[in-house]
Amino acid sequence: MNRPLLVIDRLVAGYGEASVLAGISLTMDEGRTLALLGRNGTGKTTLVDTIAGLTTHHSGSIKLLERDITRLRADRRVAAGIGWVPQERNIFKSLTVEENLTAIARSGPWTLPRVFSMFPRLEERRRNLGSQLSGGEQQMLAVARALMVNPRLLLLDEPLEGLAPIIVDELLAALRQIVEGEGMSAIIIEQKARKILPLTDDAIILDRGVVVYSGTSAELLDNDEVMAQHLGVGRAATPA
Ligand SMILES: Nc1ncnc2c1ncn2[C@@H]1O[C@H](COP(=O)(O)OP(=O)(O)OP(=O)(O)O)[C@@H](O)[C@H]1O
Repeated sequence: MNRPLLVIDRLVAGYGEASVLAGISLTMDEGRTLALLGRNGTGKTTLVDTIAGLTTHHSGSIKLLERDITRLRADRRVAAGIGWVPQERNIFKSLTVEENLTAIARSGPWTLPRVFSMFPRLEERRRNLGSQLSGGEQQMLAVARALMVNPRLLLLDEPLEGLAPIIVDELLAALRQIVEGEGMSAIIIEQKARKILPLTDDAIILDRGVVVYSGTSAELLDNDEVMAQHLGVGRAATPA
């Protein structure tokens, strides 16, 4: 399980001529999960969107399973193994839950019955339109839909954002099952570091488009100084 899944080398990217990512290098092995942390506007979404192929590439490279995907179009990156769950979810509002899931499905171990067993709520709502779902159900659908493309790497941009606490717990339990039980590799952006670090193996912190911390999630959880300096998070006794 230890071959490199994702290798990013000195990546500079942004929007048009503006660079947001100012030289990012990171390596992620298969089966690992990475928490992508940092204050607002530090480049987290830009990094995930750049891996998904949605920004302007300036220099550096991105390799997935040793294949250089730096210049591939976004749809080809999906075929190459990138599953992307954007911050705004982007579900098809006028399609049913089931249609959302089958519309972009690719063959592989993740099938409709399997995602329904992971998200029983979605099975109950399978004939409802996307527009009829609650925010939590929409987020579950966005994650389930990304699984249906049978990715090698799942990119999740603030999946817990704006959800009620009970739904956050339900989604966290499903994510734990996906990454720990099923061995899915994932990069997860999250504002609340203490919520996500117990779920992930490794963590990086971005500041102004560069990596300012990289280590295991357990080490970071124990490092009050780094948490305070780069994330504005108080000591362990204070919930993040
Ligand atoms: N579409 C865009 N066009 C131009 N600049 C953008 C665009 N999207 C983001 N930016 C800029 O890129 C920088 C990084 O934004 P990004 O969304 O990647 O940060 P973030 O760490 O994900 O923050 P947040 O937690 O607020 O989502 C910001 O300065 C932002 O203004």
